[in-house]
Amino acid sequence: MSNRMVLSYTNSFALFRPKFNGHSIPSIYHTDVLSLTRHVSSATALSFCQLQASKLPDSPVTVASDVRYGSKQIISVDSPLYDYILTNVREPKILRELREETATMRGSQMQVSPDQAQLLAMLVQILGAERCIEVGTYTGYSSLAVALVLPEGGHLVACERDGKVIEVAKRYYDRAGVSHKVDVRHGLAADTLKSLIENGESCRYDFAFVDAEKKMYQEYFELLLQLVRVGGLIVVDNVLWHGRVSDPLVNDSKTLSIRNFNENLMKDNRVDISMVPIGDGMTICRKR
Ligand SMILES: C[S@@+](CC[C@H](N)C(=O)[O-])C[C@H]1O[C@@H](n2cnc3c(N)ncnc32)[C@H](O)[C@@H]1O
Repeated sequence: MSNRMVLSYTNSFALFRPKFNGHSIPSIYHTDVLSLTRHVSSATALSFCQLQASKLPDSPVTVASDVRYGSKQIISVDSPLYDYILTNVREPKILRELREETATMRGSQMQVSPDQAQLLAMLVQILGAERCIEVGTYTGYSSLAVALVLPEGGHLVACERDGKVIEVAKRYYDRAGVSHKVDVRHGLAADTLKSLIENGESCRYDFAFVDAEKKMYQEYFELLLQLVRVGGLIVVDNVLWHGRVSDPLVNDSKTLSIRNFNENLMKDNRVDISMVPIGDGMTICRKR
């Protein structure tokens, strides 16, 4: 396994159950709602706090604290449970080999997890997709998962700016016998997407997966919305951003970009959406 970070629900409770080197900090030091609002003066902070869920002690279950959700319990994924999930993924041998080779490389935490790749492949199959786009390919794990389930005449445009990682991806496309389905575009993804639009390929794609520069998410999304047909999917990775999106004290530029992207998506009537807490969070968008 690579060390790709998988969102653990418990992370998002750090405001109220902070830990230092794995040890709980005494409650006297916990940030409470009042001191939090002194630090974060916007109304946003309060709404974050009102919706802060809590974790039941010694339980893999998290409960929404907003009573209007009726004490709804959801599963909290810890390491043993995640290991269990991974043992229940059907990962093709060629994908396992690529994952294991990538695990030795710099940036290996960037590749999607096997459970995410399996979901991407299943979405492509359910959709009967033939033409796909990937924004951010790295060594090819997610694109190979998609290419493997595309029909023989299927086509996947894989956008990647790093020539070195493309070499690894191409080697695995060859080994898997899917090179004829994958059109690797070396360069900035936004430029590639614009060139596809200029070449008259609008509305000609069934499925897109976004997993590159976080600050560019809104731009990728706007371009992909032109390229994907009505009823097609745009799946966006890292939408929970290691839990930082729900922490009002975290306001670095990447977190803000993703938080804004998620907010915009909620209001966007051009798509149906479903935010799925798998891996680091993926939102599935269906073009209306
Ligand atoms: C998170 S990784 C992709 C992981 C891949 N989907 C997988 O599952 O193996 C992001 C990749 O996007 C590439 N990238 C970042 N910004 C880019 C850009 N503006 N244009 C093209 N590729 C970009 C990076 O070089 C990196 O390889």
